[in-house]
Amino acid sequence: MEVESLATEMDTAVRVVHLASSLCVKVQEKLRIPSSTNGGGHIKSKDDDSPVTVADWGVQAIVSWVLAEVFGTQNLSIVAEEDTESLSNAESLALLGAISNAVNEALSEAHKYGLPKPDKPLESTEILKAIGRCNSIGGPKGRHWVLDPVDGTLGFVRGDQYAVALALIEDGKVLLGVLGCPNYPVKKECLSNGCNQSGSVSKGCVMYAKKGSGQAWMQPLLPGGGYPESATLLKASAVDDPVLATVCEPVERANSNHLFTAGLANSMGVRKQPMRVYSMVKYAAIACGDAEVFMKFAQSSYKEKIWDHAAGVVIVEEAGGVVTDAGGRKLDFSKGVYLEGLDRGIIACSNQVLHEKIIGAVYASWESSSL
Ligand SMILES: Nc1ncnc2c1ncn2[C@@H]1O[C@H](COP(=O)(O)O)[C@@H](OP(=O)(O)O)[C@H]1O
Ligand SMILES: [Mg+2]
Repeated sequence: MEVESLATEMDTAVRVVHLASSLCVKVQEKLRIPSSTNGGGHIKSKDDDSPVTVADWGVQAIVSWVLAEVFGTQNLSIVAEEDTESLSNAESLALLGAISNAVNEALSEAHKYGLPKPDKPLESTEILKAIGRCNSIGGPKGRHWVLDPVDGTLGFVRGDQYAVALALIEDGKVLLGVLGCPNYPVKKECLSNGCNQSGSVSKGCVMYAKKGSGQAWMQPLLPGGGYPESATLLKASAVDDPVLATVCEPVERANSNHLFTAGLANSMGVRKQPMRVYSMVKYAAIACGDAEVFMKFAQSSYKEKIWDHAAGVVIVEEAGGVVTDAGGRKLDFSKGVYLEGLDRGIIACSNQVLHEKIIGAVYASWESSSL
């Protein structure tokens, strides 16, 4: 499929994910100061008891603000995870203050990333407006930005892996994907001349890809902030022998059935222990060749959301990998907020050969499972 250039969209998305990642790094550092059990008022619980932090709202605010500055608000559709409901009551004033500080601190550096910056610090009302604007529900027609401001919030609050994920969907197809992975360990060689050696490691990267380009790219997160000059081409692993394959899956057993995936891996000859990682960083690991398989089998009552997969899927595919549901069908991003019609689970592989083996193993083992 020929995709129009989308140069401004891609450039803006990559730059704003760099800026958003820098906000997350600062907030995560603050959460490590044990001033109170809720990270000094920076963490709240959602209705489903999952955490949400200053970084979730802060990232959503700056991405929304920058997209509106660059593309205008008319016809701007953003589907994103957070809303403003729990920020609008009197008890949330301190939280809103902390979000405003984080957002304005980040935006004051926007020029270092080649992005527009506000003339003066944004008021709380403007920040709430930016967050609240991301209430689109997507759908089969038109252009929709899809944002998970902090994917893997549990990993984030635990000082572990998380991702900032931004994608652009048009007429139900994911055209662009950008993943900020501020804690991802990147081998230094990978940032300059290919990924085949082992050596020293630097922390943090942004990965991105455009559908149909056959290329996925990685940039380092610069520790002092700012936009890096260079990018490195990513290549998913060519390993197609399950004995040598690394399988990754969610850390939380509530999010994926570890027993089922262990049985599946065993039945196809996988020998290594699974790599358990929070967030869409699992897609990043496949795209850069650090792992071969990502499997997620949630409870059947759980409906996967588009922002948890869109960016990762296009990056893995353009790096040479394959992503489908457990029936071997492509994920459907055209039905709104949820991946409707998903067959049992999600399987991302670094290559077609491994993918076919896993789909075969799913068919063979499904009958005996109790999912
Ligand atoms: N019961 C459940 N089953 C499967 N996935 C769930 C879930 N509850 C939450 N999730 C999703 O799993 C994501 C985290 O992925 P992982 O488990 O791979 O780290 C969460 O993203 P957020 O952290 O952005 O809310 C959330 O969207
Ligand atoms: Mg998420």
